[in-house]
Amino acid sequence: MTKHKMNASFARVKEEGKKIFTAYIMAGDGGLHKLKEMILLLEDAGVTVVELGIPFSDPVADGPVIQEAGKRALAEKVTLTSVLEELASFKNDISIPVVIMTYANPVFKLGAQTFADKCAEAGVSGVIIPDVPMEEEAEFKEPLSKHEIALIRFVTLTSSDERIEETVNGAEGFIYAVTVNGITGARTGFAGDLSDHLARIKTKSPVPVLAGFGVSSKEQAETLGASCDGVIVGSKIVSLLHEGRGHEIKELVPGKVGVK
Ligand SMILES: O=P(O)(O)OC[C@@H](O)[C@@H](O)c1c[nH]c2ccccc12
Repeated sequence: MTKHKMNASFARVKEEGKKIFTAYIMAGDGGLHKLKEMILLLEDAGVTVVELGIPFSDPVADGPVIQEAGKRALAEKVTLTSVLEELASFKNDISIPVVIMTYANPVFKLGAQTFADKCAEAGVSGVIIPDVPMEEEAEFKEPLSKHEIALIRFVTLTSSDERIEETVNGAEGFIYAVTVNGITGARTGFAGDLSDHLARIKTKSPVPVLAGFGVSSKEQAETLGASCDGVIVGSKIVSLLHEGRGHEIKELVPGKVGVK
């Protein structure tokens, strides 16, 4: 398990001449008993990594689609602990690496050490905590490092070159390159210089660079993926699953680079 499992998946994708495709889902949307089935569906669709969101009452970076999914999951009484325990119960039945995405508050409540231990028991490869800046990551990172679980860092459009260097230096798992200024959710277009920005991060980063926020089609995934190592798709996947259209997810995943 651990981050090595995720790194092995990244290496495989590269060997196959493809780009990394990370799918975000909200744990417990539709009930926690659906989680295994949802993850297996993503695995079958050709997704490389699952980013598993934990519902939270005050999701400051989430757009409307993910906020609604979070409300549905909270109504099912889903918590960080119940998600990690559910994941632990079927970890041997899934082969796709899982990254947990949670705000800092639920981790504080549980305690950073207990959180890391439970992630390890659940076979988690990485953790994303969007409201913890790099300067404050140490107390989360240390217990996770002991279990060889990656703590993922963000680069934003407004990051200076100096900031990018600091961020990629010692980065683990992958770099989450945010493609827009704002919250999550589908967008129709991106800034004209986004490809240059992604390519610049990629030349500096020792780990794969994945572009996320506003990616909702295979074409966008291909275009952005051409300048980095792949993409992260959230709101579109959450909507398809909620509408019972999970079988369409595979249509979002690009095939071999250059082959349509
Ligand atoms: O939904 P989008 O626009 O496809 O973006 C991915 C995003 O949803 C997912 O990675 C995510 C969900 N909540 C977050 C909070 C912060 C950063 C990232 C996220």
